[in-house]
Amino acid sequence: MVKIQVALDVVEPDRALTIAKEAVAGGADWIEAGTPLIKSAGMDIIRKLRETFPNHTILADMKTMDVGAAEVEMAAKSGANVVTILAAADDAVIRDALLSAKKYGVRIMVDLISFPDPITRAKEVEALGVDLLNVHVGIDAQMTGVSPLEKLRQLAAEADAEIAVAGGLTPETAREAAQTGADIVIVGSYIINSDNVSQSAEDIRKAVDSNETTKTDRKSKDEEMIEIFNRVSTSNISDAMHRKGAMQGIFSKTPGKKIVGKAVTVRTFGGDWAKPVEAIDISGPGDIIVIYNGDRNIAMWGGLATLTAVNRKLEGVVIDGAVRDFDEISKLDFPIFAANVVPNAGDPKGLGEINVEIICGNQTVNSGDYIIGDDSGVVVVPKERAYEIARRSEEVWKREKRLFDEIRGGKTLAGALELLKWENQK
Ligand SMILES: O=C([C@H](O)CO)[C@H](O)[C@H](O)COP(=O)(O)O
Repeated sequence: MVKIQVALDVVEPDRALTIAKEAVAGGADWIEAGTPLIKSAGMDIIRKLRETFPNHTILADMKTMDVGAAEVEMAAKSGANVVTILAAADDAVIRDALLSAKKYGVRIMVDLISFPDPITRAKEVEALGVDLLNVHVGIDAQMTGVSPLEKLRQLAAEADAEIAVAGGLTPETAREAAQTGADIVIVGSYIINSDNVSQSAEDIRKAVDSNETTKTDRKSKDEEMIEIFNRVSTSNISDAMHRKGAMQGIFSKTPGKKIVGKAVTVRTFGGDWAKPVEAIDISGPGDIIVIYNGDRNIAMWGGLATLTAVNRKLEGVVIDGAVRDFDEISKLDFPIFAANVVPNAGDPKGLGEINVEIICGNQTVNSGDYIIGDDSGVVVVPKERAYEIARRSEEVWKREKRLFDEIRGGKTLAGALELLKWENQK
């Protein structure tokens, strides 16, 4: 039977233990002390896991690069059954780690993460005596859309060792991994960032044990991004961008309406509304017109422009400038984000450009960048990094859902985050 390993990639030991109990209740077989957890809590967390789960396989995700024997010894003596060594480590490290593993009765799993030619390396480490390999796409690389499944397919056809697989697995990809030949399916985020850990572990269990064939009609990256951006908030996205991307001084003038789409940019000046309304005619569903107008006290968008935008099924408009006609606009179902509302309009002079780089709310916006607006404000996500930011913001969203749950369960925010422990000591 394929084993399910829950990867405890959290930094708070108490949370790790709670998650581990819930995941085991949902069907996880192996428990991984994740690398961030080991860095935060040291070998003590392995001791605690061993004490709490005397009969489970505990894997210490040491990701050892050097002094293999010593690191294996300390993990083994703390209660681990399996210790990970990086495939990038020198053969001497792996050989010595294997000797130590024999001495202390544990197994070595070689992690092929980021190795340029994992199949060749897998054969080399097998020849050294390794019998447990991990085809692994790390968390940061996953965010750019890399999956471990293709490499797993190749390795399963060539290796004799037991094969583990890790890299953002969900029930669908975990099932595919099991059917492709994985012996151990490692799942972190899907289980540990869930607001129902047991249920999520059970979902993985059922998927891995099922005989159903895997559906291959995957969503395009674009569809996946739009779906994620619709699910998360602008605050989650800004967190994922390390507090960058938020427009300054531009807010929803139609509260409760969220927008997600691609920018059609317009630069114009002092109330000139010719280019903005011309931009409506070259835009369509899913587009958001993003305008820099240079004057926040002369309206360059009003009721007539809004009705035209509604007719062309635009997603919304974001204006570094002013809007008017809210008596009419409030009757139309159209999201407007702007800096100001005034009654006086400018003129259609025709100055400016469409689809050039602009600055809007102090943020650079290029045509095709992703724009997300909600009641907290507007963020711009550069198109080149949009997929990665979408995936990272989903992780932020999941973590917050989990925190909400813990606070509902009686914890305080400071307690849930162990704030005192993690205050900056500098
Ligand atoms: O090993 C892991 C990663 O490098 C962080 O330590 C994860 O445990 C592994 O990737 C599984 O987690 P998900 O990819 O989030 O499923």
